[in-house]
Amino acid sequence: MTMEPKMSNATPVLEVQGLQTHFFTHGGVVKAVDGVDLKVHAGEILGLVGESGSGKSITGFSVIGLIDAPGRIAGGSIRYLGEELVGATEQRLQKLRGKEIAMIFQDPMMTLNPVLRVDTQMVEAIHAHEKVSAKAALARARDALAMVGIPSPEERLQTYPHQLSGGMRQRVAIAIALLNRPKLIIADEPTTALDVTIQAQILYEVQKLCRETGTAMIWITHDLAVVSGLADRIAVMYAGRIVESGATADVIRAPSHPYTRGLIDSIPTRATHGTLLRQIPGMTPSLLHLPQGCAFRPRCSHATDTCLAVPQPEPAAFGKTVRCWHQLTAVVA
Ligand SMILES: Nc1ncnc2c1ncn2[C@@H]1O[C@H](COP(=O)(O)OP(=O)(O)OP(=O)(O)O)[C@@H](O)[C@H]1O
Repeated sequence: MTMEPKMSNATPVLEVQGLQTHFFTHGGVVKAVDGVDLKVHAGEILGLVGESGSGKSITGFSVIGLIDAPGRIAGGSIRYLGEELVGATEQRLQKLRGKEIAMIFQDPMMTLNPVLRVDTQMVEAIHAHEKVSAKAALARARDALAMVGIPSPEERLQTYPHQLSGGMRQRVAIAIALLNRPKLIIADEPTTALDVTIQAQILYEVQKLCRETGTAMIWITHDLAVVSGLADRIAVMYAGRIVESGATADVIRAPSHPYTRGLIDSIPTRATHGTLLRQIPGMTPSLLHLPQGCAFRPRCSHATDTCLAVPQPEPAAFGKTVRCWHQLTAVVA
């Protein structure tokens, strides 16, 4: 049975509007995030997709207030359950981080301490935000491990990270993110380093978990195939901007932006097995030397002189939002 997320008109867990995160370097201003809009509701998974360097991680770090000099949020708004986080005090952000908003990284060792047993670190993670008895904290740790599909959680609690496989370590890191029952999880390529079977199992557990607990999630990845089976909605990012966003099925079946179409055409399928995959020609541009107008213009076979002006986000087919002067209408075969 497929469980659909409960969409509602309630206040989104996260609403990002016109976010600009810039790095003021000696070489010039790097506009890593340049006018990003995102919305995630309770129980919903948003896939944030794009090639390396498109600004996905910086978007995630901006939300949890972890942008260091020479970077800073130069404009826009980040509302968490209606509360403005741009300009919030470090004290407030610290309180939210790990408790209400959790982050999961590609390398689980960013979360795990190699010299502490799993039970010790899980209990510490709870005690950092809440005064509960050690017994209650351990019970919660055990439940969190079970929730992400870890067999024999009682035994796993007594191990050190190096005694676990890569997949198990990542599951433990995800369980730690869940410990304080966050309302929002930002997952930055957490399954990229794992083999496809383990990746599929973790994606299944994560999806189930968001549905059951009402946790909102942003899943950051360069792999459109991963989020096509996981996310409710997809936002495609290119050179610091969201170029297309909408319901997953609509973005995958009827991409309106030539960049999204290019990403879809480069996903291997049964039909393309044994043949050379179509790759998007050219390279992602340097954010210090962006082309005039649409940043995708030099790589786009549909580009015309019109594209010398920056396209704004416009309503598109199937309720999507797209930044393109020449929106596509063809459905993917
Ligand atoms: N400390 C920094 N100083 C200057 N520029 C930076 C800094 N950190 C990030 N950037 C810029 O921000 C851009 C976006 O980085 P980001 O990590 O968000 O990309 P990404 O889409 O997550 O890619 P990846 O998948 O490779 O992590 C980078 O291409 C880089 O130009």
